Amino acid sequence: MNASGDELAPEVRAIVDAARERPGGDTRVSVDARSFPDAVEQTVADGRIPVIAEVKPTSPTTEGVRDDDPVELAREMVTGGATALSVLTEPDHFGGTTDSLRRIRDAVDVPVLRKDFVVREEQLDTVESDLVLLIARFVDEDLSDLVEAARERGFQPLVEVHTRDELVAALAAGADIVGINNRDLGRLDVDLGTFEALAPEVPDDVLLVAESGVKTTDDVRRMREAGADALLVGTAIMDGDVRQNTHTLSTPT
Ligand SMILES: O=P(O)(O)OC[C@@H](O)[C@@H](O)c1c[nH]c2ccccc12
Repeated sequence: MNASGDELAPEVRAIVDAARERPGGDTRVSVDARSFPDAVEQTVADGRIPVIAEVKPTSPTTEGVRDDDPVELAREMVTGGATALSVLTEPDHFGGTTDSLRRIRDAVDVPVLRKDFVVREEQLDTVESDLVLLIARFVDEDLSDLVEAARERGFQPLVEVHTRDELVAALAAGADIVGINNRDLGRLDVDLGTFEALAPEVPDDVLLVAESGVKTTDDVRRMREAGADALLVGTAIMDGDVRQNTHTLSTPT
């Protein structure tokens, strides 16, 4: 499923073009991954809601840059009850670095998702992580091949979709962790109805993550009722006290 491109917001077009130019790693990585499904199960057993808290210094839809130490933010998120962390490694538009991912993964014991625009196999080799994001709309290679290439290296691929066609492609590619992104990358607006519309089409044995636009405990409840096994939250956690924000969103009300 290749990016057709024209319907993308200009900011997103620029991000994907830059991603295509980015080199891969020289040597193939081999990851000893921390299990995300186990972490989710443990959180639920503890009576809490699985939240993947995202370390996102900035983004095309955020004002300003948060320049606190990413490792400190990550630790606070884990103390606040994050089941896993998502770390942006995209350098040009999200203020991410592979180095902060490495340092964060060394500093915490929860699974860490590498959030980037990986479009080719060699780009999997730039840094180790427990989960790696593959955005169905953007991969240059066949999605099944990239899912397979990620698994061969030990990663748990999280395949992100936004439409029914992408969801069908993700399931056909054998994805067992699927993220439904509520943000439309064409227009950059967010609609939690996207998750509600697509979630019923996802088989029960797939771990389902609701991504983007979750701001309040009401939003959390809404996504859980629609079938989210976990929530991926960036902006609403990065804005203010990250420990408190993570705690609030992961505590059932
Ligand atoms: O800040 P939000 O609305 O809570 O969203 C987090 C996350 O879903 C979002 O950052 C995201 C979803 N898919 C992506 C792909 C690349 C970069 C970022 C993203």
